[in-house]
Amino acid sequence: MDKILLGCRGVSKRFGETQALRDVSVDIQSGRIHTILGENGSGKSTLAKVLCGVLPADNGEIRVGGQLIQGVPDPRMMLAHGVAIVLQEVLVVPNRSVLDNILLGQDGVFHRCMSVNEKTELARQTLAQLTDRSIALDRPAGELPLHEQQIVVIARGLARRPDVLILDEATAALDLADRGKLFDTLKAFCEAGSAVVFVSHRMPEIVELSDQVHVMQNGVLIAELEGADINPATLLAHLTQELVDV
Ligand SMILES: Nc1ncnc2c1ncn2[C@@H]1O[C@H](COP(=O)(O)OP(=O)(O)OP(=O)(O)O)[C@@H](O)[C@H]1O
Repeated sequence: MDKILLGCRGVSKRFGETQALRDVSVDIQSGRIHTILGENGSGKSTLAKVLCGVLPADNGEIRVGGQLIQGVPDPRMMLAHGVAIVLQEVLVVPNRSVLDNILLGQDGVFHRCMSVNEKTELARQTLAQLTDRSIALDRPAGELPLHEQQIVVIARGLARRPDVLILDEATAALDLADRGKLFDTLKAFCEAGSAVVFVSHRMPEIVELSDQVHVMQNGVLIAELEGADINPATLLAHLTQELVDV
């Protein structure tokens, strides 16, 4: 079995009256693309955000590489443990350059040791993995069209060289060519031993990409599918099944 890079056990999260997650346990394994599938409001984003420390869980535990995270995880702590997220919202700092936006938050020990040239090369190479477009590193990110801004925020996640990259509906603005290039990059990223958690609604890309699909309904993880079960008919059947015993 592949190594478990990130996992949660018995995670619950409530927003007021809404139980967004109920007793959810998942394992994210090296070399795999994990997809979280579910209808609107089923808890996909909440799970993604709990896994990377953007949201604290009410109960349960988070483990990285088998090690229990003590206390309340936050994004900086989880990044130090090799877990990065790209959120649904396209968050660039508009008046800062593309280069600065890609390197944003990279003040860890490893990146402090990099020269300006090395950082520029890292940003250039990461962008080239994601698009054939020519995006000038010195241009203010706010001047870019939305799909290029989205590429920049995905590049920021990849440039952090995480062990686990979480993409929460982060591809909506991409065109077909950039989407294809991203998927090739994610596959190569996993083949090198990392893992991806991919939150998406789009059935064709889920079927194309996933090594394992985790199906959410009303905050509950109702199914985990692999191999030949990752096909549109089976996924749809799980997606629409009525929940009993909840
Ligand atoms: N910050 C918040 N405050 C209050 N309720 C929230 C908050 N975040 C999520 N929720 C609620 O928790 C439930 C799960 O939301 P979540 O965003 O995780 O679902 P989702 O499956 O990602 O949905 P979508 O596909 O629409 O993004 C929903 O009912 C949502 O309204």
